[in-house]
Amino acid sequence: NENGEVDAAPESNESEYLSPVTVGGQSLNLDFDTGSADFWMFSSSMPLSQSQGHSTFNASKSSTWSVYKGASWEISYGDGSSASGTVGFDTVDIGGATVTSQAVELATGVSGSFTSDVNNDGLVGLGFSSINTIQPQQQKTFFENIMDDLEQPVFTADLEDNATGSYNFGTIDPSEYTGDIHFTAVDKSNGFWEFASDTYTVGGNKSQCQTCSPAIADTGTSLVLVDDDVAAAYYGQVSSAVYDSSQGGYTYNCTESLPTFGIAIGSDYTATLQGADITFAQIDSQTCFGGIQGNSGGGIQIMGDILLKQFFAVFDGGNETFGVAEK
Ligand SMILES: CN(C)c1ccc(C(=O)NN)cc1
Repeated sequence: NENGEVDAAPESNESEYLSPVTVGGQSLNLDFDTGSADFWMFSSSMPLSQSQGHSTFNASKSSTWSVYKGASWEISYGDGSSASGTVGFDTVDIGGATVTSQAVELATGVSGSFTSDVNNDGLVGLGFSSINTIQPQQQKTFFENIMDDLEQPVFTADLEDNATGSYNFGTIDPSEYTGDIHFTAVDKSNGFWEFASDTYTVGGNKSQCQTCSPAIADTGTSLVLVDDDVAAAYYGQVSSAVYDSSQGGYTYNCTESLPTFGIAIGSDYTATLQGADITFAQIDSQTCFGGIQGNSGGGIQIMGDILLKQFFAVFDGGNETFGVAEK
């Protein structure tokens, strides 16, 4: 089999997790992203003004690279960032799991937030290839390419709070979790690991959702973005909380003890966050920015790293389910 395991190292402000990937013999630190399906890297054919500080992939130095003539890609993410460029095929090794002809996208241009995020050399899309942006023909993700060669058609994410975790391809390591894994069916029709989430809890009190947007498990998003009525209900229980449009979200006094927040993962499990695990950042001597925020009516609820790092997550491409376990 082709199993593989790599570290997932949190970036300084825990806004993302980076993992070492070898492409055509060159190693870069990439952001594994279950919320998108493009595998792209900073490349030597970018303006230096944009790649300054990043590791870049140099196709001319790879003996196994082949160009996908006439192909291109262009992607934009939920936070407004974007990237675009050219396409080829190369050998990709992630902790021993190897795909010999992975479609690899080379950036010729990226937006400012990618340039300034100097530890991030690109993304490994682990969503479904129906949202891959390569033209004229969409290409499969690393996981789709390797899935049938794995011991089990799964990958797992053990993201940690202020510590290095791991991504595992092909096995569910029992040492990485406790108790049961609570699975729910995934609807992949929008290209995401998407599932229903119809209830939530604040301070242990359960509420039925109003908007009830489906949720996605997104390792590439830092925060938990819930329907706006859910965010309002949560921060309504935090006495100093205000919606600060200059910060782009709810802030509160860092001295507050926050209530727990629970979100349904399918119909029979609620993933509960402790109040102490909900703050995302301290923005000044007294003010904190919440890790739970509204989705601005976006129509999907995004379960990002603030939640995922408190659990062991299983992405099962065989029976198309998503599961979480405590750890
Ligand atoms: C600017 N960077 C590093 C980003 C990385 C990932 C994403 C994202 O929405 N992933 N689902 C956005 C931006």
